[in-house]
Amino acid sequence: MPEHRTGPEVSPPAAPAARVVVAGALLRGGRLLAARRSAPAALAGGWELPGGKVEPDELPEQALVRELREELGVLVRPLRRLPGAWPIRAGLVLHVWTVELLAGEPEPLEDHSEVRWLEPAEVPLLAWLPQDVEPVRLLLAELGAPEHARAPFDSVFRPEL
Ligand SMILES: Nc1nc2c([nH]c(=O)n2[C@H]2C[C@H](O)[C@@H](COP(=O)(O)OP(=O)(O)OP(=O)(O)O)O2)c(=O)[nH]1
Repeated sequence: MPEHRTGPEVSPPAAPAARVVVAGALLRGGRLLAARRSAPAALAGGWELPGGKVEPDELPEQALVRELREELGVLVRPLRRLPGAWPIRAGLVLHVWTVELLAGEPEPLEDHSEVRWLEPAEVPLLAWLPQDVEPVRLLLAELGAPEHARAPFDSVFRPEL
């Protein structure tokens, strides 16, 4: 029997850490703020939680505050990250935070054509970006929405390939 010797453990090369997109869930009076993308063209029309990519020199909380100021003209305070991370595409992953609205009224200043405060029952009716469906369903659960409002959404935006 040939002797099997185990050498030093060789780990596969670590995949580079995915860049994080932080998105903010603004909740007010039992309603959730949704934003409709206007850019890039392939995502235009899809609904999402406002946010954007964390820059290399930023904490996620700082990125959230910056993105929501730039995109909606509001001042927010990040509260809590939802459990989970949702791959967007290679090298990009979505994290979602609940955020408190401190000042301003959200308006679509950049990258969005519309923003809407949604009652729980309205949430599944929008064409959400596919990666948003699961975190948005978690948010609905937090809002105390009935189970039928949290069934898998049938209206998911299909990005152009
Ligand atoms: N902001 C945001 N982006 C999302 C969500 N869900 C989702 O799949 N995405 C995707 C869309 C984009 O491909 C990517 C975020 O890019 P972005 O264009 O918002 O980022 P950014 O503001 O930092 O823009 P840039 O630096 O690329 O110009 O993540 C979401 O809920 N919010």
